[in-house]
Amino acid sequence: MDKVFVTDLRVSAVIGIFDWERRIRQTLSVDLEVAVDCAAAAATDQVTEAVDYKALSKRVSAVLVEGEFQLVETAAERVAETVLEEFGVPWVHLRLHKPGALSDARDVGVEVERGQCP
Ligand SMILES: Nc1nc2c(c(=O)[nH]1)N=C([C@H](O)[C@@H](O)CO)CN2
Repeated sequence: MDKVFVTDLRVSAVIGIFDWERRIRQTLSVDLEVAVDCAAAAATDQVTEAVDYKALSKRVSAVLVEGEFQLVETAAERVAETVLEEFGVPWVHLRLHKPGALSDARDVGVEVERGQCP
C-alpha cells in the first residue's frame, strides 16, 4: 500500500477538560498517514492527481483549531472522519500528541486507524 504522510504537524489549539485549559491554547502534534495510489499521481506528475499534503495539513489544522475539543479522542475522531470524507482516501492512520499535558511525561495522546486498507 502506498501512503502520503505528514509527521509532527504542530497546531496551537484549545484542548482539554479543565477550566484553565479552555482559556489557553496548547500545542498538539499530528502524525498522519493516508492510503493512496502513488502510481496514479506519478503517471501525470500533477498534484491534482495526488493527495496534496499541503491541503491535507491545512484542513487537519483547521479541524483542530475550530473544534476546541475537550478530549484528544474526540479530536482524533473528527480529524479521521474529515480526512476520509473530504480527501477521497480509503484509510487513515493518525497519532495525536499532546506533549504538554503531563509534567512528568514526555508525551501523551491517542492513535486511531479508520477505513479499509486497500
Ligand atoms: N484519555 C484522556 N485522558 C485525559 C484527557 C484526554 O483528552 N483523554 N485530557 C486530560 C486533560 O485535559 C489533561 O490533558 C490536562 O492535564 C486528562 N486526561
